[in-house]
Amino acid sequence: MVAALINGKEISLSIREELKLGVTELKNQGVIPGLAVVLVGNNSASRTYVNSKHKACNELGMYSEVIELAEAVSEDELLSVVRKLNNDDKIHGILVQLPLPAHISEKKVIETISPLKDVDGFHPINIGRMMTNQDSLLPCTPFGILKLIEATNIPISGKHVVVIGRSNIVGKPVGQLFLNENATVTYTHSRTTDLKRITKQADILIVAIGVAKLITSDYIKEGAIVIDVGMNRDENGKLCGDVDFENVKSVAGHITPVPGGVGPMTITMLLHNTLKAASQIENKSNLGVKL
Ligand SMILES: Nc1nc(=O)c2c([nH]1)NC[C@@H]1CN(c3ccc(C(=O)N[C@@H](CCC(=O)O)C(=O)O)cc3)C=[N+]21
Repeated sequence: MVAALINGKEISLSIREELKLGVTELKNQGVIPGLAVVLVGNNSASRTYVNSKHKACNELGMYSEVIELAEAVSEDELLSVVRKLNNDDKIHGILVQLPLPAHISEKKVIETISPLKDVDGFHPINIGRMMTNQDSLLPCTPFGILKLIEATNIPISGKHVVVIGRSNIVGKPVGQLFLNENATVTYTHSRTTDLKRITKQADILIVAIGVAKLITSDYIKEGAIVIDVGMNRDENGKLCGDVDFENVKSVAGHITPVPGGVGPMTITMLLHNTLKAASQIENKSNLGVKL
């Protein structure tokens, strides 16, 4: 068997076309959805991501602002920037790029963002709403993964989803999201014993570890859907995932590439969340697009 490719770039584009209609509709009602991205310090990878978010916003006709702060900015200064954005009527979504320098508490920053403008879906209120199956702003990467699997038309209900990784921004919320879709979910992580025994039972395997090409075909059940959240550089400096793509594609049923898989979907769901936040904040819930 050779796995079918789940093309995140293409799926992203078709979702963005749909979002464009929602943006137009809001504009006709006098609202321009606005996103603020806060970048602290001079990490070049972070800058690349922030630029693609900015560009994607503009392509959709949204307003977007990038606020750059020095690496040495104090926690208080950053918190006051966030509070100002909370009160800025042009801004419906706030994203503070992570990781932050060690002298700043990410927890404090996230908890200062208004839950209404929390387009990352990281605020404890939004996490709690997701856990209790209430409507909320969903974390972008998990939400994007859900959309990638929906695009295969394979039903999720009753499937065994195995997640490798337990971060607050990917592993934990993605398991919760699939539980909400009636999957049976197993979490595994760096202390899991006999990882392969568990991953081999996965109908859907979601890999978010951060180690280049760790997952080979001997971890995979024949025909499984394999979602690669990894963003690493290989020995030649080339972007690669946590999954050894060439090796796994002969066993999996469906597989996401890196680049062109989960990454573009993360940005697309950020755009989705910004549109949703704008329509909720402005009380315009009758958008033609289902959010
Ligand atoms: N508050 C916050 N929210 C985030 O959502 C967030 C963050 N902090 N910090 C960093 C991570 C990383 N992240 C990516 C988004 C898109 C791609 C992406 O589009 N990747 C392209 C390749 C890009 C390239 O060529 O370098 C792809 O996979 O095809 C990657 C990584 C969002 N993050």
